Amino acid sequence: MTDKHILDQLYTVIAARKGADPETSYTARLFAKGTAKIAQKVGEEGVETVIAALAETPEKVASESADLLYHLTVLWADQGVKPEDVWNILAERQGISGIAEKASRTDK
Ligand SMILES: N=c1c2ncn([C@@H]3O[C@H](COP(=O)(O)OP(=O)(O)OP(=O)(O)O)[C@@H](O)[C@H]3O)c2ncn1[C@@H]1O[C@H](COP(=O)(O)O)[C@@H](O)[C@H]1O
Repeated sequence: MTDKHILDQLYTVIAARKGADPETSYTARLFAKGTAKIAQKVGEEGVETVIAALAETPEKVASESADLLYHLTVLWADQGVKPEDVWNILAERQGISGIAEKASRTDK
């Protein structure tokens, strides 16, 4: 048993699929299609999650969320973003209200 978060484990599997056979790996197929296709899939799965929330069931929201997180993780690997880069940003934000953070932005 590992204590790594499942998204960290998924990232390791996804990153190892770079250059793998697109015939046998869906992830390798996405990498072969390129950034635009991967980004498009993230958008599609995001929209499907929204539709599930507005018109379907909590179970469907969970299932679409899993699709979204998988495709987002492929996009991170494509862009050279590591899960800990995202975890670190979330950790830095802990305890800071979103309203206070927005008010402190200089690029408003
Ligand atoms: N978590 C996932 C996962 N979630 C969703 N999907 C795939 O994502 C696809 C989304 O469905 P769609 O109908 O949108 O796909 P599609 O019709 O092929 O879409 P288009 O490319 O035609 O737009 C399906 O083929 C799902 O099987 C996933 N594929 C892989 N994983 C993980 O990635 C690992 C490696 O997978 P492979 O690279 O396939 O070995 C697996 O062991 C899993 O842990």
